[in-house]
Amino acid sequence: MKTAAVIVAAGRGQRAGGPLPKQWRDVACRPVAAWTLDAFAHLDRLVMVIHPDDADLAQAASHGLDVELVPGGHDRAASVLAGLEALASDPPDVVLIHDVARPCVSRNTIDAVIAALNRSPGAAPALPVTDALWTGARGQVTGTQDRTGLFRAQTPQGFRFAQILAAHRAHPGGAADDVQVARDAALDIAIVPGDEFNLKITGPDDFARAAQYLESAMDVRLGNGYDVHRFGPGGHVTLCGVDVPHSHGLDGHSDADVGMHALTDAIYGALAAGDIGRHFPPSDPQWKGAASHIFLRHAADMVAERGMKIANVDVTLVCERPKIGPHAEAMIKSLADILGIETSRVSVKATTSERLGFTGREEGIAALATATLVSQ
Ligand SMILES: Nc1ccn([C@@H]2O[C@H](COP(=O)(O)OP(=O)(O)OP(=O)(O)O)[C@@H](O)[C@H]2O)c(=O)n1
Ligand SMILES: C[C@](O)(CO)[C@H](O)COP(=O)(O)O
Repeated sequence: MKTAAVIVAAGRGQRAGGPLPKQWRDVACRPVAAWTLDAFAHLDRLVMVIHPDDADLAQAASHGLDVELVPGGHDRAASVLAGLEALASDPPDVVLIHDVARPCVSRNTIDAVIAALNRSPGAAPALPVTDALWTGARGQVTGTQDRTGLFRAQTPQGFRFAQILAAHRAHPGGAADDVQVARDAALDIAIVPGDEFNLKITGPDDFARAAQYLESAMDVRLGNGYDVHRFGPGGHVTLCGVDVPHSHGLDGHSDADVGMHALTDAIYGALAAGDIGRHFPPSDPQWKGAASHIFLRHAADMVAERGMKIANVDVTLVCERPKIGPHAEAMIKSLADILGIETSRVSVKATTSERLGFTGREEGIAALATATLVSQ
């Protein structure tokens, strides 16, 4: 079954206020839209419908995901139709239509909607109304309302693609949501369990509620690494990808880049994925003299495969000589390039061991590293 999501993000977020439309503002350190897009990244196609003025903001929020940006319309329904039309030339089997302003939507909710489409032309999450319902006017209760059979509607609202496209094309307008459009076309809609946390950021206070949930659900991992290589014959040492002239070289099976090895192990450690020796056994002749960026890149690729990203790394080199300071900036750039992150997230520093121990006697160089990973 080919799946697609239409994320409607062309609204102006007037009720939320603030300097930018709510979908481009940060919640838990990232744009609202980035969280929403990540939730749907496992579907085959992603369309995000935006206001034409917001192309740069939308591009940034897409953070490298394969997202088709489509200009929206004057109201939500027009934006949904624009998104559906963008899919029509290569139609998916099913489409999930979702408000960008619901960044806390869970994988369970998304998958439950998709599963329900095997037995129903439409499906959407909703929560039964549990509080008493009143009518009111001028600050006074004017009556009570029977809540039996009432639900609070959420998104994503999912449909078989051809049917919802036809329903939207034929609709005269004024629908509250896509379920109403589908019901007006006589399509049955199954209710799947909604989620209290799948709130729509509507007013200013909703940012704090969404942030609290997203931060509590975030997976943060820390790893550390340590490595030592002894000095041997040679005229330079390779440290964090930079060749530094020296009176000796470093001995090792690969290029003996002690800093990069410690960092690679820190990343594997954060992933609970063993160490360099497990992934690149020294007994295997193909890694003899290998450039260590191969190891570090492998660890970085594993981070992405696990749906995580590198928040920061910190490397400390322990040696009396060579002096690291003049080369630190080049080392930071080299590591940032290999890891595919900004240089502001990479630290390389050095210390001596006050002439104590093996590093103090200049028998070799030691390195320690820390890496922090966060779920995307
Ligand atoms: N012309 C429009 C209007 C709304 N939307 C989207 O439809 C959803 C509806 O949620 P809502 O809270 O009403 O968003 P806004 O219209 O942005 O908010 P407001 O009414 O406060 O301006 C949002 O994802 C919004 O971006 C859209 O794509 N195109
Ligand atoms: C579609 C919706 O999210 C269902 O709850 C909602 O109706 C859209 O937001 P609005 O505030 O009603 O425009």
